[in-house]
Amino acid sequence: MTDPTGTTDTTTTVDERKGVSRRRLFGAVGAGAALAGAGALVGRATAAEPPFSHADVVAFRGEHQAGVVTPAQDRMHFVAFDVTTKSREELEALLKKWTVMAERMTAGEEATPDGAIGDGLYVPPSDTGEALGLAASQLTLTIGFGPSLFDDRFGFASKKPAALEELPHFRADNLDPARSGGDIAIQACANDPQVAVHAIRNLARVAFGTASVRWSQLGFGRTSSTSTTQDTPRNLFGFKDGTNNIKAEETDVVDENVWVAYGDDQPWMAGGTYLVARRIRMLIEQWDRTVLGEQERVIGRSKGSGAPLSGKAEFDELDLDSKKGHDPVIDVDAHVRLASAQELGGIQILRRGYNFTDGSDGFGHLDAGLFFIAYCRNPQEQFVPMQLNLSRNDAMNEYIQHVGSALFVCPPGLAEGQYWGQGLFT
Ligand SMILES: C=CC1=C(C)c2cc3[nH]c(cc4nc(cc5[nH]c(cc1n2)c(C)c5CCC(=O)O)C(CCC(=O)O)=C4C)c(C)c3C=C
Ligand SMILES: [Fe+2]
Repeated sequence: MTDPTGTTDTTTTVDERKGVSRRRLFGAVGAGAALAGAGALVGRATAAEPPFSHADVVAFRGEHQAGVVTPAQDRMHFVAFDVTTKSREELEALLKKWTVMAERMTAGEEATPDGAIGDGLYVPPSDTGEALGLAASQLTLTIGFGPSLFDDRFGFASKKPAALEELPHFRADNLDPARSGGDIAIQACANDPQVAVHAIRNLARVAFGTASVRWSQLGFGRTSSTSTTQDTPRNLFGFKDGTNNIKAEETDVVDENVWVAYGDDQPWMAGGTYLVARRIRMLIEQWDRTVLGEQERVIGRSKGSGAPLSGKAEFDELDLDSKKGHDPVIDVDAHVRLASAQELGGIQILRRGYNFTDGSDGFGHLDAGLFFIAYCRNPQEQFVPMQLNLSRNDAMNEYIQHVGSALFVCPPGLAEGQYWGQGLFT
């Protein structure tokens, strides 16, 4: 059985639904705890965030891929691959293999049955082993295909969705090609970082000779709430992020803005979505020398409560017409004004990003920021106009720099027996 978001198995444990799990092998968490935690995921009306259980499993198969409207987990490992083979058959075989492994790992199992220690002493283990004893931790694996996969290598040109055009260059973009693009992306999200890393590592491992890692990004402390069951987290500027995000429970809004409908585009991707990834460096030291009043003017919300400057409480609506004397209370170049649906003719996107800190940059500055992820039904009509407005006018631009960018089309969810990317081959 699934919860209202259609993603979370709320009634069964890994052990009940699958054979041997990593958790059963090592007996880390009781089934009672699993049920209590999973049950807490549904039907929330209170302000407090429900506890999650590491044993919680998010269903791998369903109408839509998990990891989009699934309540955002705390950790992320995102990877973009270049396909290195020229063989369509080898690519299809890899996608089939990945599907089997992904389904196993999201259920809390090893990538292959008894793969860490059971293959014998004379072959490299077929599971790398670092997730032995760890539970599913709400792991989701979400796959997407970049525009480059639809070139002349594999015969997919006629399957290319119209909206899968490379994103335009935005003002002040300083993109590193080594952190941009990619033929295939996999987003791993989990509440245990080691579970997310294990999943990507094992998928990358078996891709050897067929696809190689182009770039990857680790993230922590989700920067958006994607469900009304979640408290709003804070980003590295210290502000609540995700207050005015699309929430999974708003199914009409999700259908309107996130899922591709039949008739929108290529039939194979109905029920899918588009993923925009932007690695946005935050100039932390500069921000930290900025007075609170200016920080709040730049965002357009108060730092403590997250309330719009025109209101009192976090979830008060933005009042863009509110004035203090002759001046707008929410400044003309405030981030929330420029990104708001009111300003953009109703445009909305689902944000699902993560903080990152990748050490320092050699000049004594933190290499930190926001790995921005947005899901939308049509990136050209949603993300592009929004980012155009922000790149031209946002007061926040003084404190951020976009250094990586990628766009992927995410196919719909899988029915029993289907494999990742099947719609491309049939
Ligand atoms: C193109 C889309 C967006 C980019 C890129 C982006 C970067 C970015 N945002 C923050 C911090 C905050 N953003 C907030 C709201 C907000 N941001 C976007 C879009 C992009 N942000 C939207 C659509 C909204 C909602 C606007 C509205 O209608 O109210 C907020 C306020 C809290 C909230 O509602 O989430 C913060 C804070 C950073 C730091 C950043 C890049 C580093
Ligand atoms: Fe934002």
